[in-house]
Formats: sequence, structure tokens, C-alpha cells
Amino acid sequence: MKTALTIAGSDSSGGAGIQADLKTFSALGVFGMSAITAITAQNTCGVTEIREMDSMIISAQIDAVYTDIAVNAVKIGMLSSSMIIETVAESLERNHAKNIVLDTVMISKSGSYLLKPEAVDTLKRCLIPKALIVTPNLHEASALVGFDVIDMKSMKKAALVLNEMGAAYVVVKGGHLEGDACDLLYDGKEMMVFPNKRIRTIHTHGTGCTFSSAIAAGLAKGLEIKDAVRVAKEYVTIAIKHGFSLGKGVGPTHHFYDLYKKAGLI
Ligand SMILES: Nc1ncnc2c1ncn2[C@@H]1O[C@H](COP(=O)(O)OP(=O)(O)OP(=O)(O)O)[C@@H](O)[C@H]1O
Ligand SMILES: Cc1ncc(COP(=O)(O)O)c(N)n1
Repeated sequence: MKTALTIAGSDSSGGAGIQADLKTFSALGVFGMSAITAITAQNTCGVTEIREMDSMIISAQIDAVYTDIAVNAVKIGMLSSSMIIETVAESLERNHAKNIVLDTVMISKSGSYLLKPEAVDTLKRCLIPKALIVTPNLHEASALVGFDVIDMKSMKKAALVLNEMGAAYVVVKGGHLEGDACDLLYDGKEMMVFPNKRIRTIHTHGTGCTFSSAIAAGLAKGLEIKDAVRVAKEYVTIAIKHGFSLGKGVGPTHHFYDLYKKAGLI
């Protein structure tokens, strides 16, 4: 059985964070494990409370997994603070973690800070150089590189900068582009565009979590990075297409195993 670990925040409404990650791992046939960095009280309308976990319990969760179980890939999501970033970076280093997928979560769709703005520099210094692949959206890419990332031209420029910062592979996600939802993958040599028509829906809670977890699941199963990103793009597209209304606000993506089996992703 292949395994993947998610190090991320908990979303009480189950649409994003740890919950979305574990659902994605399961749907793609990978055994999911978790280390919780923060607990959010949130629903389809927004985030009402955040509690950060302390360093001891975060590093203890990561050590407990790595000292006992072979981890084939690890996905990192919400980190909240500089202290948590440093704790996670040290824990991954200590455990010789491989196949690190870093989703540079900063602000929820509903507008709450999931990473304190002053922690962006720590993320750049401590975790981007350790990542096999980073997956910023347009806003996150802009915050990391220091210029506006708004179209394919600036996405390409940002991918070069993020690769220079130390991420071996970079996917700049185009979920927030005007028009089609095209993502860009840069492997240090070539730029590859993963085109996609925009699906007209408001139910996109957790799309970024779903996408990065699907990449981690692909890596855990031994796929080449390009193939892991291609499968993850197909997965998230189906997950958004079948996204649904839940509660009063932005509904979640869909993780039914049967859908992905039918699409040949498993
Ligand atoms: N409406 C849409 N139609 C098709 N694909 C989409 C749509 N919205 C997002 N995507 C795709 O979903 C994936 C996640 O991208 P997105 O830019 O939404 O991430 P994100 O902003 O980090 O998500 P989150 O806000 O959940 O953290 C990307 O592959 C993106 O192209
Ligand atoms: C715990 C947690 N992690 C990540 C997200 C980002 O997802 P979204 O941008 O869709 O709100 C979230 N809302 N909550």
C-alpha cells in the first residue's frame, strides 16, 4: 500500500484542509495520514476561529508517522505562522522526507488569513528550497515573487523566480485567471501549459487542497512529476465539475471513488 502524509489545517466543514486531502488520497487509492498544524472553525460561508497547534505536538505527529511508516509523499497545506513553518521544516529534515508537495496556502476563498503575512519570508527561506514541487495560486505567487502575477506571461516569470528560490518544480495555478483555468508547470528547463476550460460554478471550496493532494498521491504511486500533475489536473477538474451545494455558501469539490475509476485515474 502506498502512503501519503498531509501536514495541514483542519476544516470543520470538510471541504478543504486535512479533510479534503484525506478524501483525495482515498479516492486515488493511497493510504492517507495526517499531522494537524491548526484547527479552523469554518463552514461554506467562512472561517470563524483559528487555533494553532504548538510546536511539540506538530513535530511529535510528524515523527510518529516517519519513525514507524514509510511515507511515499507528503503534502503541506495551511501553516499559519513562522514558528509552525520552522517546526515543519525541521521535522521534515530530521526524517529525510522525500516527494514534498508544498501548497503555499495564504488566504481562504472566504478571505481569512491562513498564513500570517509576516510569515511569507519564512516560507521562502525554510520550505520552498525543500519542496520537490510548489503549487501557488496567482495571489500566492505574487506575494512570493514580489510582482503581480495576473496572466500567462507573469505566471512564466514567477515560475522562473520560484525555481531559483529552490523549488525543483513549480506549478502556478490559473484557477483565478480571467477566462480559462490554465495551469503552468516549470521543471527548471521547460514550461508546460495544462489548459482547461473554466467550469462555471461557485462551488470551489478546497480546489487547491484537492489539486496538491492529488499530485502527492500520484508521486506516492511512483508517477513522474509531469504525469502526477496531469492526473491531478484531471482529478480536480472532475472534482469541480461534480462540486455541489452544501450549506449556505461556497460548496466543496467531490471525491467519489467511482467517478475517478470511470475516468481511468485509478
Ligand atoms: N472554475 C474552475 N474551472 C476549472 N478549473 C478550475 C476552476 N477553479 C480552479 N480550477 C483549477 O483548480 C486547481 C486549483 O486552482 P486554484 O487557483 O483554485 O487554487 P487555490 O486558489 O489555491 O485554491 P484554494 O482557494 O482552494 O486554496 C487548478 O488546477 C485550477 O486550474
Ligand atoms: C484548513 C484550510 N486549509 C486550506 C484552505 C484553503 O481552501 P479555500 O481557499 O478553498 O478556502 C482552507 N479554507 N482551510
